[in-house]
Amino acid sequence: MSSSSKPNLPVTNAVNGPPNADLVRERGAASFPVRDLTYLVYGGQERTEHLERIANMVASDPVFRKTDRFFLSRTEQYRRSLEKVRHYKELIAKHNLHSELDQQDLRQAIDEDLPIGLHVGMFIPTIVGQGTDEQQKKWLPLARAYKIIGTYAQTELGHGSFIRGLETVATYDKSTQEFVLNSPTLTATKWWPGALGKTSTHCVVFARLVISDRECGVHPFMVQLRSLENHEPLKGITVGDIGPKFAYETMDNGFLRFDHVRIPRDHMLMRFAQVAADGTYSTPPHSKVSYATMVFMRAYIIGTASSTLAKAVTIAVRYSCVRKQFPLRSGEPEQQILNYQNQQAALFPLLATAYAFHFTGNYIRQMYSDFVRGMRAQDFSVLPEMHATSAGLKSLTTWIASAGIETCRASCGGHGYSKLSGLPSLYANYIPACTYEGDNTVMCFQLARYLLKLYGKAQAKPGLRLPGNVSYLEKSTLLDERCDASTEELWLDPARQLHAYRNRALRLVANCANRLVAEMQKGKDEVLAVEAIKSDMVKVAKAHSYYVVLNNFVNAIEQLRASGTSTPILRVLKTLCDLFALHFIQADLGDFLEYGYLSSLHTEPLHAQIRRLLEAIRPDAVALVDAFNFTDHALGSALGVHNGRVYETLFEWAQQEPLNKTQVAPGYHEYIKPFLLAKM
Ligand SMILES: CCCCCCCCCCCCCCC/C=C/C(=O)SCCNC(=O)CCNC(=O)[C@H](O)C(C)(C)COP(=O)(O)OP(=O)(O)OC[C@H]1O[C@@H](n2cnc3c(N)ncnc32)[C@H](O)[C@@H]1OP(=O)(O)O
Ligand SMILES: Cc1cc2nc3c(=O)[nH]c(=O)nc-3n(C[C@H](O)[C@H](O)[C@H](O)COP(=O)(O)OP(=O)(O)OC[C@H]3O[C@@H](n4cnc5c(N)ncnc54)[C@H](O)[C@@H]3O)c2cc1C
Repeated sequence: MSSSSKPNLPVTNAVNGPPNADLVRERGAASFPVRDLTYLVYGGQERTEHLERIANMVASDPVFRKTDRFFLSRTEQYRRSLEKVRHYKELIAKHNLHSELDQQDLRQAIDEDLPIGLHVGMFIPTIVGQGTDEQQKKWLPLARAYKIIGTYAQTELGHGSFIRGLETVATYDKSTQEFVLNSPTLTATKWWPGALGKTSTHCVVFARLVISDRECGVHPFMVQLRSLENHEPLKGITVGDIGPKFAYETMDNGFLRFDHVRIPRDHMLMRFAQVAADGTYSTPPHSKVSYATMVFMRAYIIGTASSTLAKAVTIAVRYSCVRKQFPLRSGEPEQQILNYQNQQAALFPLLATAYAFHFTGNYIRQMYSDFVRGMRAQDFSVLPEMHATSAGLKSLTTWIASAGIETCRASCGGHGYSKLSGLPSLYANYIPACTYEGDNTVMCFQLARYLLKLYGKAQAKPGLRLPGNVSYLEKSTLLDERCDASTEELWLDPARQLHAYRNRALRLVANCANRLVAEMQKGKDEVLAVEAIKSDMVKVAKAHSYYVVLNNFVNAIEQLRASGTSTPILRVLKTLCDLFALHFIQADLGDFLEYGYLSSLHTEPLHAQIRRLLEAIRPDAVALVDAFNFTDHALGSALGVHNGRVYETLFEWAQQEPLNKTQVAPGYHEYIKPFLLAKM
C-alpha cells in the first residue's frame, strides 16, 4: 500500500531535482497509510495541517534559515537568535498567533534554543505557579507582551543539585519592608541560568530567606536586573555570560552577583509561603512546592525526547537508504546500507523508542495536568508520585535519546561526522538535558527512594493498595515467577513482556531494600546505608521507568484498537512496541539472567524474534520516519533531506565554507609557500 497522500511540505534547503529513486521506491512500498500515522502522532488531521502551515511559514522564511549557522561565530549566532526572536514576535502579531499553543507551535517550528526559552518555559510558569493573584496581575501582562524578559536563576557556582545548599541570601528588613539580596561568597554567584548573561531584564532568583537571623529555607524572589531604558545592569548587580560551552551557542547562559540589592517585600513570590510586613513567616503547605517549576520542565523535557530522537533517526534512516556500500556478490548492484542487519539493529530499536517516548510524553502531560488541577484545589497528594515519576522518566528518556543520537551519527559513517549531517549539533545541544533540570543520576535517586519507601510500606502492611504504575510493588509473589516465553511467538505477548519488566523492577527494588537492611545490620545508620547502595538505586529507577514506558506503549495501542484505528497502523505500532520491549531486555540481559528469570531456553527465541522484527520493520522504515513529518528545515541535515539528494546537498552546502571563498588558502603566503619554495 502506498501513502494515502503526500505530505504537504516544501523541500527547502535541499538541492532541487528528481528525488532519489531508492527513497521513492521505499515510500511506494509502505504497508500502512503514512499520513494516517502522522495524524495519530500529532493529534488529528486538522492539528497536523495547522502545524504544517506554521512549519512551512518558518521553513520558507529567510530569517529562520539554519544553513549558515555552522559558519558563524558565537557572537554572531547569539545576534542571529535575537533576530529570530524579534521576527517570532512580528509573526505572532502578523498572523494573530496569540494563543499559548500557537506560540509553542511557532517556537517548535523555529527549532532553535532561543534566548526566550527560559522566559517562556520557566520565568512565566514560575510567576503563574508561585505568584499570588496580585503578583500575577502585575507581572504576567508585562512578561507575556515581552515588556520584560525573564529567566530562572537557581543554580550557583557552588551548588546546583543540592538546592538547600544555595548561598544567595534574601534578608528581610522590617524597617523598610524590603528584602536585601546578597551573594556572600564567590560560590554564591548564580551560574548557568539561560538568557541571564545578556538578554534578561528580570529573573526569579532562588535565595535563602532570613528573617531576624532565622533561616526559613529557599524561596523565589522577583528581581529586576537591567534598566528597561538602556539595558545597563542596575546598581549592585554584576551580570554577564559564562563563556564558551560544549554547544548551545545561541543561549547566553549567565552569571549573577548581588551586592546588597534591595527589593520590595511584595517581590517575594508568595502564593504558598508568605512574609508579613512585621516579618511573620507563614510556611508553605508542602515543603517542596517551590520546586514545582522544575517538575513542570521535567515533564516538558520528557515530551521532547521523542521528537529529538525521531529527528536523528529520520536522518539516519533516510541516509541509510540512499547510501550504498558493497555488492553482496561480485557483479551485483551495491546494497543500501539499511539492508545490513547491523544497521537495522542499531537504528530500528531507536525508531521504536521514538514512538514509545511519544506515548510516554502523552502520559506525563496527562499526569501533569491532573496534578496541576489538584494543586489549584490545595491538594498536594499527587506531588510525590508526580515528582518521582517525572524525575525517573526525565532521566531515562534523555539518556536514551542522547546515546541514540550518537548511535545515529556513527551509523552514518564519515558523513555523520560532518556538521552538515545535522547530527553533531543535535547531539551537542541535546545532551545537557541529562544535566539540567536535575542531574539524571541525582533524579534517579529521587525515584528509587520513592519506590523503596512504597515497597517497605507494602511489605509492612500486606493488602495495601498502591497507585497504578507502582502496584506491582505489592506483589512479592511475583519474585517467584519465571519467564515462560520459550518460543519466538510467546515473546510477542504484551502480558509476558510486561511481566518481565515488572519482575526485573521488583527484583531490583527488593534487592536494594535487602541490601539497605544488611548495611544497617552491619552497623551503618540509614544515611550511610543509602550511600552504600547508590549505584543500585540508579538501576532501580531505570528499571521502573522502562516498565512505565512499555506499559504506556502497550496501553496506548490497546486504546487505539478500541477506538477503531486501522489494522495496518495497529500492526506497525505493535511491531515497534514488540521491538522496544525485546530490544531493551536484550540490552540488559544480565539483569534478567542474574536471578534466573530467564535462561538460554528463553534467550534463543528472544534473539530470533528480534531478528524477525528487524526484518518486519525494514520495508516500512522510511515510511515510519516520514510519518514524523519533519521539514528539511527542522532536520537541518544534508543527509536527511526529504528528496534524498544527499550528495548534491552536501556538495552545495560545503561551498559555503568560508575557507572556500578564495582559491588560495589564507595563511598560504606566510606558512606554506616558504617551505614549498625553499631550496633543497
Ligand atoms: C508546554 C510549554 C513549555 C514551554 C517550553 C518552552 C521552551 C523551553 C525550552 C527550554 C529548554 C530547556 C532549558 C533548560 C533550562 C534549565 C533549567 C535548570 O536547570 S533550572 C535548575 C534545575 N535544578 C535542579 O533540577 C536541581 C535538582 N535538585 C533538586 O531538585 C533537589 O534539590 C533534590 C530533589 C535533588 C533534593 O532536594 P532536597 O530539598 O534536598 O530534598 P530531599 O532530598 O531532602 O528530599 C526531601 C523530600 O522531598 C521530596 N522532594 C524533593 N524534590 C521534590 C519535588 N520537586 N517535588 C516533590 N517532592 C520533592 C523528596 O522526594 C523527599 O521526599 P521524602 O518523602 O522525604 O523521601
Ligand atoms: C545547558 C545548561 C543550562 C542550564 N540552565 C539553567 C537555568 O536556566 N537555571 C538554573 O538555575 N540552572 C541551570 N542549569 C544548571 C543545572 O540545573 C545544573 O547544572 C544541574 O541541576 C546539575 O547540578 P550541578 O551542576 O550542581 O551538578 P553536580 O550536583 O555538581 O553533579 C556533578 C556529579 O556529582 C554527582 N552527584 C551530585 N550529588 C550527588 C549525590 N548526592 N550522590 C551521588 N552523586 C551525586 C552527579 O550525579 C554528577 O555526576 C543549566 C545547566 C546547563 C548545563
